Amino acid sequence: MRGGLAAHVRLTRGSLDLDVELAAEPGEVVGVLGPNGGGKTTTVLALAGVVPNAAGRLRVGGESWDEPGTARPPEQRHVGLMLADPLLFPNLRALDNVAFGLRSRGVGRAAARERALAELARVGLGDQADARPRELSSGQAARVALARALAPDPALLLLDEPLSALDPDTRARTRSDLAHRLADYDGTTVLVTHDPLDALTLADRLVFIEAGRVTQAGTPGEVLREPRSPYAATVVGLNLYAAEGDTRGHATTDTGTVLVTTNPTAGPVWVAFSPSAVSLHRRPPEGSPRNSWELRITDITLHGQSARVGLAGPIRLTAEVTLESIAALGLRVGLPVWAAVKATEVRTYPR
Ligand SMILES: Nc1ncnc2c1ncn2[C@@H]1O[C@H](COP(=O)(O)OP(=O)(O)OP(=O)(O)O)[C@@H](O)[C@H]1O
Repeated sequence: MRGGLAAHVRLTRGSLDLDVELAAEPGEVVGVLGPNGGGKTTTVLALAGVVPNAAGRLRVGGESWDEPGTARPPEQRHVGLMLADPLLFPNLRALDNVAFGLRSRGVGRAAARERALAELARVGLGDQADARPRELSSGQAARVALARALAPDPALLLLDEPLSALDPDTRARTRSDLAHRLADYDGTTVLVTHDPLDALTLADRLVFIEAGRVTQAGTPGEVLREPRSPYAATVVGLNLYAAEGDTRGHATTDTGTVLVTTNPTAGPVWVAFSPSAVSLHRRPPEGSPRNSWELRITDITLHGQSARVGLAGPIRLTAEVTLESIAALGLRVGLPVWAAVKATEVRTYPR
């Protein structure tokens, strides 16, 4: 069994000041998430050695790849790379695309062919070895790119938005192919994605990078239970606020809204509740639930049989309601409505 990943990426690029640590055991997948421009791709490029990691360190598989002053060049790092664009050589057959990396590492023609064929078979493309890239579907091309990245058995596999160019159906199927293949791979994988489903189904641990810093690191379960940044909260679909809590069940947000909870935590807290815990009303709700506000609808998006309603006012939140209630309440963008959340649905945990 080889060693895992221990990386400290510290560099400045344009206006980005990046200082990020990543760690993983061999065989693990680290999902890297964060808003645009946060530094995810730059982190991947620094791991690959394409961007200099000015003050950082990198150990992969028990070897040091980067120390301040002595960095291995990219071609001496045992890295597999897959991007949104499969970047296959259009004039080469699938087999030769996969064999290319092996050949350039000095593997003989017959051995490279054999290895490439085996890799294609592992991603379910054993019968497409002779196909040219233009003859492949987008999902097949993505799987060839994965086979090419893994054929030399790299110590570190870097996947930067590998599924983002695929349509939703192909994406779902390719995600499951990727999961199967990664389960058999004993190196470490770093997967950059914007898709919560990729993160929650493919990654063993998640790292959120925002404005060049790690804002949360943990297992998918931990992030689902206790997101620790507004971005992480949107990924797992929760309403989240930074607040100051007291022992009597009041939490005052940074913008001055008081939320009432039956699960008090004193001091700096995160306050979270699910969009499905929010009820919407055209008039002030009866029985005066303690968490209720008059808000204005900013957007409505459909998700299968339910709808997500964005609301703004003294507090911003998202409500999830059925399509029937959209019709019954006549909800539309711009309409003022009352939103209510029971105190039993509001969770607090230390910040
Ligand atoms: N070549 C460059 N020259 C100058 N600045 C750069 C360069 N590359 C990146 N940056 C800076 O780094 C920031 C982060 O870029 P990066 O691509 O790493 O972010 P990201 O988190 O991958 O974003 P996205 O989700 O949009 O891909 C950019 O917004 C820019 O400010």
